Amino acid sequence: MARIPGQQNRTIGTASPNFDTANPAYIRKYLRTYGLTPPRRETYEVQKTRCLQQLALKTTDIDKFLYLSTLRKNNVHLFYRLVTDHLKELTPLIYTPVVGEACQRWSEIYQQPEGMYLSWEDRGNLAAVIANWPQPNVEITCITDGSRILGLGDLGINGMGIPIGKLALYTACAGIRPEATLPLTLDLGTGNKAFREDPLYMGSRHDKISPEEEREFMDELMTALTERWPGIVIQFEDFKNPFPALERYRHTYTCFNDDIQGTGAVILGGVINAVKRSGLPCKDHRAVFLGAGSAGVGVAKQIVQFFMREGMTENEARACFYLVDTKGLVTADRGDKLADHKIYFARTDNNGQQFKTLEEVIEHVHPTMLMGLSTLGGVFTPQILNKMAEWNTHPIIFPLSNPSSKSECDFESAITHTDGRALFASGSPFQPFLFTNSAGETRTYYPGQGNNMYVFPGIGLGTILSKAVEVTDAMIYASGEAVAEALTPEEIELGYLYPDITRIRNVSVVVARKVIRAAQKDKVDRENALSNLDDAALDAWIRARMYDPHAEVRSLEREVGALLSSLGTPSPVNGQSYFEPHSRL
Ligand SMILES: NC(=O)c1ccc[n+]([C@@H]2O[C@H](COP(=O)([O-])OP(=O)(O)OC[C@H]3O[C@@H](n4cnc5c(N)ncnc54)[C@H](OP(=O)(O)O)[C@@H]3O)[C@@H](O)[C@H]2O)c1
Ligand SMILES: O=C(O)C[C@H](O)C(=O)O
Ligand SMILES: [Mg+2]
Repeated sequence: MARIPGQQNRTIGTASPNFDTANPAYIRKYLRTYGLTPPRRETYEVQKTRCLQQLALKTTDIDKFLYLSTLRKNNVHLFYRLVTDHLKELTPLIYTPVVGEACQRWSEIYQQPEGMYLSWEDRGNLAAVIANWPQPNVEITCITDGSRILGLGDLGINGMGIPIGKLALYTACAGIRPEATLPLTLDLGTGNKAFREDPLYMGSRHDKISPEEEREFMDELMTALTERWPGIVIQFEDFKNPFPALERYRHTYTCFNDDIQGTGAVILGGVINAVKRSGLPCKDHRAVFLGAGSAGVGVAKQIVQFFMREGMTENEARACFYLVDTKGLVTADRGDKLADHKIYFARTDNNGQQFKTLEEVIEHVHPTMLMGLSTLGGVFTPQILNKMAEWNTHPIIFPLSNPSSKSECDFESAITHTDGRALFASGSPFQPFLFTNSAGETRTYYPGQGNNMYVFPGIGLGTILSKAVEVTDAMIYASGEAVAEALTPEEIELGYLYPDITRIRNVSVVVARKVIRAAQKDKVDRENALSNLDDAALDAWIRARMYDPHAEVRSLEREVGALLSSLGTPSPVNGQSYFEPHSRL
């Protein structure tokens, strides 16, 4: 992966130099940060102690979020050292769920530029605005228009927290260099009247532009991005209606939609493991989905693919799915005009009967799986969970809406009301739970986190490294399968459906490898030499290209050392400096 040498080695967002107090004096001189930080060269242990102490002094989640944002801005490598070492504790603070509150309050808490904003008013000049981004070698961008931020609705440009958070995970979880990432928020107006009237709101104060205008804007954007950074991977995120853009661009640009495809893949991974654990063959499963939007349809379609690989026909597989939206069960004869993305799953076996509520649908279906992608917190009530436990030995209960307040139920409720038999995964993290079941057995239950964070970093990494010209369906499917296969025997023993989050960098290597293999099979890769590597060699090749924040000082030392010897200057020994503080290289 390209890196930006020496003095140009800037951190994400607006250009700020590398102020890492782990750098020895001669590196500081080289970077011209010498004298700008306290003199002592620090070990990571010391840096970490200070940061964790400072973090502990912050009493609210938002204060912790802001502290970590500032750390990322001022000492990017230290920030990533901390995050990679404390993924379990810090991911919820820089990503879901706290990023949800940060987006709701973005205009109030805003302190510093960290991504790029492009407005409808900039149309015709997008390339010129994009030219302002200070980093020359962007490899991946995450774009939102803020119109559906998690389950929190239209937050306009306040949605910027999402691309920043997602790209931070690309770096922490898959080792894509921070300066190779571009958080991008489109200011295309907002339907959020309260924001439009809020004096602190920092976006345009008009209503959302029309779909035709949006298409025109997006066409210009896609051209401008790929002209500046040919081969850039483009991830669409949290658009209210993302299907048209995905269809329009997926075969022309290297892009994917995380809410449709990333979510589909990650839940596929959890479902592969849950179906195994349920003891029922695929053909005996019936899935009720509350939510028939981007995520609901994306997930259901991936599971259809899994059922087909297990020997069912497409029609048999599709018949296992019952999608529910604001009007009730999605049927072909419901009387309303179904959105295009729902038609595939519209039921035709309802004999004219319509089912208006989730309760009615589950009574009709007696599902084995209950999926929540509805943004409706708490809607999987104790009564519904009790029914699921009555009908199934191991009901599959996946309340996947984010953030935590929108989760269709919490972990404690799912375990308590199924007598500990639920196979559970949620979009937002929950704590493990100690529970005694009706047989008097007490044990700790571990929740799965079915969040696309398990796949999008590896999809991005595999796509970048294989130089794929498009992200194919097989690449997406492969990422979900990789997650399912990544469980260790110990994790299986503990009842996990997803690998422990602390292993995510290893999981991302496997995801990236499988994505690369699928790209090779589909002949969309351009890094052809990778076909000659066996899996172990490919894993090693991938690992060698991952940004490791712990190795950053060493790699700067190597870089400067190489530069010095090319200039005929001896390398620094034992930290001894060969530079005058203001000397120029
Ligand atoms: N775990 C993860 O990794 C992950 C990934 C992506 C998304 N999500 C979460 O999934 C949720 C949905 O995202 P999305 O992109 O699919 O949003 P979306 O496209 O807006 O879809 C929401 C769906 O929920 C339905 N719905 C809303 N209110 C309802 C109600 N009162 N009764 C019944 N159905 C209702 C909507 O019905 P209509 O179609 O009739 O409007 C729509 O089908 C969000 O909370 C998001 O955070 C989680
Ligand atoms: O952002 C997340 O945590 C997952 C997902 O992309 C969502 O929209 O909820
Ligand atoms: Mg999303």
